[in-house]
Amino acid sequence: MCGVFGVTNTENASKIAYLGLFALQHRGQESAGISCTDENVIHTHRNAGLVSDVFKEEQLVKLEGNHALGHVRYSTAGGNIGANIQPLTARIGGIPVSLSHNGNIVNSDELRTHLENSGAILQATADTELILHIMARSNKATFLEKLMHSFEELCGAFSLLILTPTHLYAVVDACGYRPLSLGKLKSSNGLPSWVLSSETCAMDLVGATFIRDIAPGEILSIELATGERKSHYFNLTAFQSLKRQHAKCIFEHVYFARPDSLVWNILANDARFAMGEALAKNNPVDADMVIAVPDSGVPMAMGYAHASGIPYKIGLIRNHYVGRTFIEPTQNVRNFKVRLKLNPVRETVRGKKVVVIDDSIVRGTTSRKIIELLYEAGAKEVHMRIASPPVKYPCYYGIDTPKRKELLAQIMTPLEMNDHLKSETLAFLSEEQLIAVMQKFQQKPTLQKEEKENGGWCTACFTGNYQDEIAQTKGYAEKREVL
Ligand SMILES: O=P(O)(O)OC[C@H]1O[C@H](OP(=O)(O)OP(=O)(O)O)[C@H](O)[C@@H]1O
Ligand SMILES: NC(=O)CC[C@H](N)C(=O)O
Ligand code: SF4
Ligand SMILES: [Mg+2]
Repeated sequence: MCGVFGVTNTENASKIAYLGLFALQHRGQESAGISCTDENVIHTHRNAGLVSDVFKEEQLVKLEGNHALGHVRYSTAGGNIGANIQPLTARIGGIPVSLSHNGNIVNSDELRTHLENSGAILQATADTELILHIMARSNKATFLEKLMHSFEELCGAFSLLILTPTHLYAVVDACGYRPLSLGKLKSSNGLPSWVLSSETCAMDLVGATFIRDIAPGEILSIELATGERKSHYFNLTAFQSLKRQHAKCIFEHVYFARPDSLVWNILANDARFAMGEALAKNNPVDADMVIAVPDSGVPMAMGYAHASGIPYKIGLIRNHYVGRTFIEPTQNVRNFKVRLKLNPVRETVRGKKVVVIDDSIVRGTTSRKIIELLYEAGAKEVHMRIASPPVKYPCYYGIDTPKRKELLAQIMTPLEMNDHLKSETLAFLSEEQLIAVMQKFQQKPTLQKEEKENGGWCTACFTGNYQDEIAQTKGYAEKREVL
């Protein structure tokens, strides 16, 4: 679930991009990179590690130019190797290009085979490089046409930023799985200075104002010399003939986005609070206190406490020097990190009936460990309440739950999960309840044709209903592995 950030027409563009990526660090902790353009050259620096490790003053001053884009990576394809670190750079039709990608291309295996069989030399193992190759092979005349043309070959999730010496392009696939927002910075030379970011929290940090989201199927082109922007749209008739719907990732609101971000114009913090309220109304429990699994469970626990009238207490403390455990690439690291990261407050929970709120159970690593820790700390009863439905199916659109058999809800019923986790009781928000919460935030009085199903939200990791046949087929193949 990477983070992308871009900025045009500003002095110190590399430093603004650095700050933007810093605010998006929660979306990817494996590697970071920035490209800047000045005249005809694109300068790039990228490496493995956190933004603050990869970039020091020394690297940032070398990234000359008033226009920049950047990337923080959480690998969903091809693993954590150097060649996959973004932004990726290439020359297409003689034009230097830098590309940052958030999402996951579902038909990457087929595209890779086809490209390799026809002589392409691929350097990376991730999906993103394929986009550059497809564009390079397009017989269309202009860069924009090549970009538009590549849409026809790509299936899956791609929110892209593409920098050339003359333009910055912002692209969102026709289902609109991943967020990408446009904002504006104050500029000193009379021309507009645009900001594009996976989340608006990065705009807050650099002092930009949020303007709007890039729409599903939109290519926004910004001319660097003038700041002029134009919107172009993917052929919607072709999209509709595929019977696809808009499919904004509901998990962005459940877990991924920072609570202070407006995601599709809904504040993630408000959505999470409302999920917690709905959870309390639908799954009440007799308890002395509500506690959150920090960080992402906090707004939901506050909503649960508000709706239930049970006091909210801080019963688990998070060590902030440990990153997100769910997006760590290996299970050993994930297990150890939960212990390193979360510590119960003995004096608060001892002898008490506690209801613990988390946003999701994926592999069950976090819940199992914290229930054990809370009982060790003297809690009398530990009830788990989860503010989303059981995650039963893998995501092929940019979250790394690659194998169905790794998902706890896939191999166990909620009752079996309760036994396995050793909680007193366990309950989830249902898919209908989650959708109902999100619908309340939709501002439009009537939904568009493409939003009729589920209000335009993707919920495939809860239901197994993927938008495209390729993902559906992958899902069936993995089902055979589970059975
Ligand atoms: O069932 P699991 O496989 O353990 O995954 C689910 C947990 O992972 C996430 O937290 P994470 O620690 O990644 O990040 P957070 O600190 O932002 O909540 C999520 O919020 C759950 O707590
Ligand atoms: N999490 C993401 O958005 C990852 C982007 C791309 N699929 C990669 O693995 O590099
Ligand atoms: S499958 Fe789940 S995580 Fe993946 S895009 Fe859909 S809602 Fe988001
Ligand atoms: Mg968590």
